[in-house]
Amino acid sequence: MLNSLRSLLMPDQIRLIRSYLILLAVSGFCEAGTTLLLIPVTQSLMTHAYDRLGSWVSVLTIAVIITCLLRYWQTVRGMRLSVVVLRTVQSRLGQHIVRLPLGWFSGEVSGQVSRCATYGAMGLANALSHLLPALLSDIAVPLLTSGAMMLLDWRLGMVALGGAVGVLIANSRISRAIVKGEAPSHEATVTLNNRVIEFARCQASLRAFCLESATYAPLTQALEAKNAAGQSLLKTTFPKVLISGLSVQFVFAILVGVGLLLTLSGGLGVPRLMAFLVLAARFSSGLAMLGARMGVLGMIRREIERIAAIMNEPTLPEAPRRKNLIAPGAISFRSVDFGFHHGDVVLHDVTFEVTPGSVIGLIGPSGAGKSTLLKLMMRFYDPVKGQILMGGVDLRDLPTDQLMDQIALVSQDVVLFAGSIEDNIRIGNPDASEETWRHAARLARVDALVARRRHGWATQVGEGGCQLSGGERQRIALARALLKNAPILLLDEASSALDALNVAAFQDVVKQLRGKTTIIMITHQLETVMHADHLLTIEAGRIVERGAPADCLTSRGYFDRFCRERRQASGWRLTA
Ligand SMILES: Nc1ncnc2c1ncn2[C@@H]1O[C@H](COP(=O)(O)OP(=O)(O)OP(=O)(O)O)[C@@H](O)[C@H]1O
Repeated sequence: MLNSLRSLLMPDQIRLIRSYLILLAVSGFCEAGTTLLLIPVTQSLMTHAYDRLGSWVSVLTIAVIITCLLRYWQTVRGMRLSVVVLRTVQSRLGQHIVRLPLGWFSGEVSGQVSRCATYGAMGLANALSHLLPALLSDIAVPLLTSGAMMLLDWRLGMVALGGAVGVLIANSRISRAIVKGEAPSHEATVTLNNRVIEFARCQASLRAFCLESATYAPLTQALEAKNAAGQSLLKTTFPKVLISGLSVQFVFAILVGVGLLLTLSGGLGVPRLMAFLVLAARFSSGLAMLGARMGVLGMIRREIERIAAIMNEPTLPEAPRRKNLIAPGAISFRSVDFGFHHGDVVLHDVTFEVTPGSVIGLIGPSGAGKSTLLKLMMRFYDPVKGQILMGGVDLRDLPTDQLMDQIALVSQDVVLFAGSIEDNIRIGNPDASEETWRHAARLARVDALVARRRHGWATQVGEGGCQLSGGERQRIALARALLKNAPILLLDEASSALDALNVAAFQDVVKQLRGKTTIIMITHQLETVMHADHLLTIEAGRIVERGAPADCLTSRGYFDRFCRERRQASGWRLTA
């Protein structure tokens, strides 16, 4: 367990845990030792040795006070440690997740991550503050009581020790079986978490198709699978827990039987038998608790291993130092191949050069690989083959923060954060003056939408921007990107939800930035494409056309078809 913890915590926290464990052991043994003092007290009472009784009661009182103080100290340390550990595990998990390649997120990981960050991390924190103190006390009690029995009569001590070893071996097997049996239940819980997240996220689509929680099959199936896994876990664990409990009772019965036999045969006096019975009761209750807690500890260990497995996922290699960019705003793709999964190829041998300040239109049919190309520019993934350079430096040699300084993005799925319109724009550059961010907002025509709102710039956008229309969200995202004022602006269908007036404003922005900012824009709008200096047409992951829009028209390829289809659709006339 400590080994798995090492990958989650800082070295000084591991040292704190070690010293805490020593404190727990001392406290546990003190507590168990205090119980043992009941023997001389009982014996003094039984033999009417009242002079010794007073001394033993005094010793017992001091031991109780020391135990209480140790318990208090250990509780305070345990609570502090658990808070620190919880915070550390959650923040390290967060820091690690943001450095993982985006490909990792294409699996169903949200349920697993949320379970690890909440249930798993809380389980670990609770184990430190509650489980471990109880566990160490449960270890100390059978050990010390069997030792004391040994002092009373070696035969009783041997029976107790033998019984304890037998029960512990049985319990460790039971605990391993329970942990193994818990795996399907864990999988079912993660799947259910994923389905619940999906159900909450996709409410609009589900309602449009009249799918409520009762009729949404993936959710009901996940619920049924979770119930079945829970019941199966109960069925397999219940007999084991029963056997564990019965085995302790069996040892207790044998101890009592041997004690009585020894007394009847004259080998053990009645005062000693009374003391022994007190010890045997404490011994078996400690043993029973130890068995139960071993199972819980096994589960916590599995949770720690699950968190450690995420922490051990390899991150994209990160360059250590910022580099001097040879040509800020320039982009080069050199013979780039890329696929999301081993063996599939989404982009083939992609080669092109973008000069700083130029406007590039990226066109092609749906699924051709246009957005993937932008994702590679932002190094969400590394190419399988070839090289991508930004500002003349290989992306793999640029630290993430320097790369992100170079790029502003307006994606097709605009993400706004719960907060005001102003907050969402200022994310682009929190240090920008009021004049600067308002200027960016004006360029993106956010001022027009703000003028219609009662709370103006302070209007709340809601979670994910749900209180705004798609076009309004796009205008805020554009303002945010303009405020960033990065050398490269990536526009992934950034004007798809805009009306004609706002598309014209969007095109004005492109015109104003030409020559100052490199713009790579994916668009299906003919009017917007025509503002590009240079087009790259992608079909099935290959660049099949390149050149100025007017030149591409004459090649009678995809762009020609694209223009004719758009003209037919809108009656728009184009003269080349
Ligand atoms: N995360 C992913 N995992 C696996 N395959 C993916 C992933 N994202 C995209 N793809 C696949 O890669 C291919 C290219 O997708 P991409 O999003 O780049 O297309 P696109 O040209 O931008 O399409 P559109 O115009 O419809 O947005 C598609 O076949 C798509 O199914």
